[in-house]
Amino acid sequence: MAKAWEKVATAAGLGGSWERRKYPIRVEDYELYEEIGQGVSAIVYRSLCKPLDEIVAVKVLDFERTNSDLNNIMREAQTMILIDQPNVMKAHCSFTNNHSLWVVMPYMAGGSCLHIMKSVYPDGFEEAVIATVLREVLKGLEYLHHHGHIHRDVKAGNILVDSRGVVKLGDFGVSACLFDSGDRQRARNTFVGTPCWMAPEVMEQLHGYDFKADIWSFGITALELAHGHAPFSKFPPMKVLLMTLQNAPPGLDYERDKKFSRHFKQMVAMCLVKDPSKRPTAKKLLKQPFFKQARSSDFISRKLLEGLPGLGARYLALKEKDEVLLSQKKMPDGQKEEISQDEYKRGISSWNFDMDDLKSQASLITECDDSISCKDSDASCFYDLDTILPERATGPHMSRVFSIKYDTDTEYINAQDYKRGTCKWPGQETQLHRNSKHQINIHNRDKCNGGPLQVADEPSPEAVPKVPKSSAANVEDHDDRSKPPLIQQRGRFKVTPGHVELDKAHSPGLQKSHSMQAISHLPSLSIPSSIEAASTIIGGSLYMQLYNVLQTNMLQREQILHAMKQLSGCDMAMTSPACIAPASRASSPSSALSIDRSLLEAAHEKEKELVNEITELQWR
Ligand SMILES: Nc1ncnc2c1ncn2[C@@H]1O[C@H](COP(=O)(O)OP(=O)(O)OP(=O)(O)O)[C@@H](O)[C@H]1O
Repeated sequence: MAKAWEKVATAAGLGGSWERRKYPIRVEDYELYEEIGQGVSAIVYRSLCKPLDEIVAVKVLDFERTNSDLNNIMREAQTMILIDQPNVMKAHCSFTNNHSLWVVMPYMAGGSCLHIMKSVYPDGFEEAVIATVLREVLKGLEYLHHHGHIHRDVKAGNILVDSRGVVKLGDFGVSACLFDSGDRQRARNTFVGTPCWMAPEVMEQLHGYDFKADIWSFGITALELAHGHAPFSKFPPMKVLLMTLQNAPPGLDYERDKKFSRHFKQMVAMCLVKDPSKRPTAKKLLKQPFFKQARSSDFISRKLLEGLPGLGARYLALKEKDEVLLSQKKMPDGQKEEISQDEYKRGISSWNFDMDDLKSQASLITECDDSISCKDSDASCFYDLDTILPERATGPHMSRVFSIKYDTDTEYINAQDYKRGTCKWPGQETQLHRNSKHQINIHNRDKCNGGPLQVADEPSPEAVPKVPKSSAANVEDHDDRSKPPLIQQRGRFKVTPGHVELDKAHSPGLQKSHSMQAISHLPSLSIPSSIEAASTIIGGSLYMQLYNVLQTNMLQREQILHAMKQLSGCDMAMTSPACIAPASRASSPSSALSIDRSLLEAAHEKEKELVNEITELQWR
């Protein structure tokens, strides 16, 4: 059995020189045993490196299954080979075999933290274990960031544990190099990662992102290890994006997460700040008091690995469980998340997000003035204003989604989650129910002052001047049915205020004071560009828009007429035939007023007719 060693020089800025074993680069030198993991484009096998008589992990990447550029994949593999830090997974070697790339790595017998949680700790790890695991991950991140790399996929599924309890950050499948130019530099403006763990700036694709994106994912991973699942993990990808962009950042809750220390909560809150520049570096985070409780790798091995079945057997058992659940379509809450994760995994390479669409949908979500955060993915949300640290309190506000109708046939919105019922928000009670196959209405009876309506063509909530509290409150004080509907039909979602009932909304009983408040919030009449969109809108919304525009016109006209009546001061002059003659019009202001008034009245009558016609059409 030949054991070869070679000296490797510094390269790619990833560290010093070191001595290492020389791993063979021929397929026949490896024997693949059982499957121990699967990713988007790769299957990982426990394997034997025959010449070295060493158990290794071989990741087989199928070129045909990846969307990535081949050169990039090869470079990633090369980067992995050059890694020289105990907490980052290195590759021993890599080589191609037909349509696949084989990456040979150290075998991590404990598997990933996600696997361990799924098998034994479905509700997450204890704090000392989390601190130990996360400290090691941070050391790995510090090394990568220091050498100009962004990992871009930090999550429990990529934190691997070996038989001695050593923790390594794995999966360089999507990592990017900050110092590169050209293609890879541009890659930083691409949409890469897994939605639940993805930083808002990565989703936004506005200004690119840097290594701070990893710090956000690190914070989400901390929550994942604490609860057994990442926040929002039960929701479909688009909703995760929407929630991440619009909601306050998730965090540990003082009430629900009583078992965790203040230091842990603070550390998570520091990572999950929407403004990347306010997130600490990995180096700074390592100094947080939370990590003082971190222990040795022996502790991890004792706590997590003792009594665990072999990785292959665990992996198989989990896979079978998933398959059975999928085939039965019986998915208890915890399992839905797993399936959802699989969707996410597949999604990394296959989703095609329309961010403009997403942002326009996001802009329709109303803000509240209270800075509070939705702490979990569950339909029932927990809030505790005391838990919000000053830094977080300045972040984006809590949002209310009114009604989201998914146009796809995808069932995995899991309306069951919503069916469960009532979600308590401070100062409001939100009724969630399902009124058709894919439509979920969220009825808000809240006291938020963010303004009940937003104009359909608003660019973003920030760009819109806020409705003064008093006027917003006035509008809120009145009957909801009189509010013009908020309608937007673009892309996948259709968003309408859930509480608008079309039949009642047609009631022409608008109060004047009402209308004057409402005018400034009226949506501009946007005619859909496509026939498909038009037909959907004509299913109710366009009528509503027309109706409201006309109603507003009528009310304004009524007020103008009233004012004119007062100005003219004499009804007599208005009935005088002389006033109608053009010659006398110029010389008599009161007669001019009377002509204008009669024209206005005629228009008023015409509008009334139109309103009746619209109502009739709507009812047909
Ligand atoms: N060296 C290793 N030892 C043991 N298990 C491993 C090793 N490398 C990966 N695995 C297991 O295989 C799974 C998939 O591997 P990996 O994450 O590298 O693939 P991927 O296609 O890049 O996945 P994704 O991008 O979806 O995270 C991991 O979640 C882990 O459970």
